[in-house]
Formats: sequence, C-alpha cells, structure tokens
Amino acid sequence: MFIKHVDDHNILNPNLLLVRLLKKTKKVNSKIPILFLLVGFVGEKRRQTKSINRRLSISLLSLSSLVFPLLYFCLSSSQQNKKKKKSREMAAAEDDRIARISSAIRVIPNFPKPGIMFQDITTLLLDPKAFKDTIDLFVERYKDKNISVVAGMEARGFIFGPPIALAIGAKFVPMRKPKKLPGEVISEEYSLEYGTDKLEMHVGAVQAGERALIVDDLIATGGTLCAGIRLLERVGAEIVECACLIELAELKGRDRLGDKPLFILISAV
Ligand SMILES: O=P(O)(O)OC[C@H]1O[C@H](OP(=O)(O)OP(=O)(O)O)[C@H](O)[C@@H]1O
Ligand SMILES: Nc1ncnc2[nH]cnc12
Repeated sequence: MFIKHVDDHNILNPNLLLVRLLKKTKKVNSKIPILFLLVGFVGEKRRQTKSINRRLSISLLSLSSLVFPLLYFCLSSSQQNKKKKKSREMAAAEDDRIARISSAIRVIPNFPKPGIMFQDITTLLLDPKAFKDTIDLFVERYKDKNISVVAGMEARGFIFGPPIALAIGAKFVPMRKPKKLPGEVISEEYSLEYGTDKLEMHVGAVQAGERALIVDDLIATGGTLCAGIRLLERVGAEIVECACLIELAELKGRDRLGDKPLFILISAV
C-alpha cells in the first residue's frame, strides 16, 4: 500500500525500487534490506506531516534507504557471481581430473576371454598424478561422512581402498577370495561376468552399527559388490555407499545393488 502512496507523490520511490530488486534475486535474503525498507517507509510516512526542513531531512533518510539496499544488492550479487565462478572452476578442475584418470586406464580387448574388453587399471597406477587424483576424488566425497569401515574387494579393491581409508580415518577390511584369510570367516558366493566366485570376511572385523564404504576398481555385473554388501549386512553394518572407479554400464550391475547407492568416476562401454 505504501508503494502506491509514494507513487502518488511523484517522487523517486526507494522502497518500490528495493522491492523490485528483491524480486529480481531471491538470494538477497537478509534482514538488512528489510531494515532499510522500514526506515524508508517510516521516513515516507513522516515526510507527509512535517515542515520543509524536516521533510528534506526525512527525504534524505528515504534516499539513504535506496542507496544502502542498492549497495547491499551490488555487493551480494558480486559475491554470488564469485561463488558461481568458483564452483564453475571447481567443476572444470574435476572434469580435468576425470579426463586424465580416464585416459590413464588401458583397455585390452579379449582378455581374459574372447569378447571381454578388459579395463586395465595398472596403467593408471603408473601415473602418480592420475592415481592421486583418483584417491582424492573419493576422499573429497567421503571425508565428512562419518565412515568407520572401508571394505575393499580382492584384488583391485585392495589398491584403492586402503589410501581412501587412511585419508578419511577409517579402518580397512579386506574381503578376500576363499581360503586366504587365516581367522574365522563368513563367506558369500557370487556370479561374475566370466564365472563364479566367493568372498570372505573375518568375523569380528566389523561391528554392528558401523558405517561402511565398499570400494572396488570396477562394477560389471554387480555380483562382487552384492557379495560385499551381504557380508557387511550379515554383521549389522550400515552401507553408506559403494564406490568404484569404473562402471560397465551396459551390464546393469547397478540395478542389482537395490537401494544401495553407487558412486563411480568413469562410465565405460
Ligand atoms: O561386478 P562384477 O561382475 O562382480 O565384476 C567386478 C569385479 O571383477 C573384477 O575382479 P575379479 O573378480 O576379476 O578379481 P581380481 O580383482 O582378483 O582380478 C573387478 O576387480 C571387480 O572386483
Ligand atoms: N571388463 C572388465 N575389465 C576389468 N575387470 C573386469 N571385471 C569384470 N569385468 C571386467
């Protein structure tokens, strides 16, 4: 209502301008412009009733209610622009890291069987920057997630799991192929892209209620990760996420994980 009133007096309406500015950006959401809005409003009310000098000083007050919100608006939008620029730069840096990781992985056709396009991560290990970037990307994602267990699948999960575990302050629990672990074990069988296998975990390595991350180099059919999930759930652990460097998306292993989230860096065909 006061907006219409000021229009009637045919003066520059700071309040109206402020309201338009506020409408333009939902992100300017602070008590400061509202304070100035109130000051302007009170000034406008009083301007109608007082002497010329009083009206002049009150008009100045009203004008300040335009200048300060404008300044505030300019400052906050420049801060928002800086934030947007920073997040664009971070996304670009992440893309660069993923591109480098991806190009460091070698693909060998027909290994170990005809028709298999083997994703060879040993070449990634030869590139210390790409290897470190791989670990860093996982660590950045999991460092504040209150994870106490990183479970790694034999054999290539043993390469990526331990550095992630150390960096996020979690213990590392190996999930091994049969008859490798010396203590009492629980085991789970699973099917692979090329055969069947079994995974085992030491009894007592993980306690009920612990928050676990499962790490492997690659998900193909999802059988290996499913076995890992079953082992951890049998002892009452909570699966926070499964993390793999590579996903063979065509094999739809992700679908076998049910409601367990999967994070991957690279999708391969
Ligand atoms: O999603 P899946 O169909 O279960 O396949 C993925 C698993 O296959 C590979 O390991 P592999 O069993 O070949 O063992 P290795 O690491 O000892 O070579 C890979 O490292 C994963 O662990
Ligand atoms: N295509 C593949 N490359 C590397 N490791 C694998 N494990 C299962 N399928 C694989």
